[in-house]
Amino acid sequence: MNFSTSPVVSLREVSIYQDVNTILSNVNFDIEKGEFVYLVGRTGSGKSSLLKTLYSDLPLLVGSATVAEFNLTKLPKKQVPYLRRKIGIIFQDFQLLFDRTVAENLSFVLRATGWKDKSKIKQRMSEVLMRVGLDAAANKMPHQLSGGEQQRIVIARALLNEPVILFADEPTGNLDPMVADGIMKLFEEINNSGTAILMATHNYEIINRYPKRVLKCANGKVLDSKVEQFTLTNGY
Ligand SMILES: Nc1ncnc2c1ncn2[C@@H]1O[C@H](COP(=O)(O)OP(=O)(O)OP(=O)(O)O)[C@@H](O)[C@H]1O
Repeated sequence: MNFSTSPVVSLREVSIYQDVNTILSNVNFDIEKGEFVYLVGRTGSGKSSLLKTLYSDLPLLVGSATVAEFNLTKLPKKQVPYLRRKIGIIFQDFQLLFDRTVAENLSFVLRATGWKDKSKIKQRMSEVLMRVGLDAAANKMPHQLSGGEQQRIVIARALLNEPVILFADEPTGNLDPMVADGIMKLFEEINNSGTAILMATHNYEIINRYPKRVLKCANGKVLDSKVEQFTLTNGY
């Protein structure tokens, strides 16, 4: 159990680049343990680039940032897998291995992150599948599941190592409204049990139904609803 009260994410004077282009600059915010925060902004405004920086897929070149107590400034490449064990990442396009069963998809991640004991692996897989309401799906192939069920498996996979925060990039993007709502309810349950969530979304219906703090990428900056008021009308 982590009793630390330091923020799960903390950014100071961060700039984010793609190639030589500055995408966002002067980014400052913290996300506390157990917070649920949306990340919004027009297409191309920098949401994915910001998330990629936080899970160390893009290097942090300017400013300082910590995620799950890892200092991202000059984080050595060999430290990245250790950071990834403390966080969960959920993409829009599920990125499941389609030639393997659900159980194999999950055990692949556990083995890759250092789990060796077969009975512990089995137990952890069954715990996370139960958590997402798909305990009967272990032996199914991903293509035998609906889109919403596949997304639940991706969420189960992200939960395997008990992350302190989930980074989710448009997790409801390809799902119909009812299914998306079920995914949001699952996120709320996960969040209520103490995992922080930063979720990029274009879905304003969801934001209205489940209101939370919002970070908004606009004009190369990140606005924070905790600090200043801004509108979310008509998309952005
Ligand atoms: N791999 C890359 N190489 C160069 N430029 C990139 C790369 N990925 C993104 N960009 C550029 O960075 C800017 C921000 O893109 P990003 O994907 O972060 O936006 P976004 O807000 O997530 O958009 P969307 O809502 O469409 O996912 C865009 O101008 C994009 O063209």
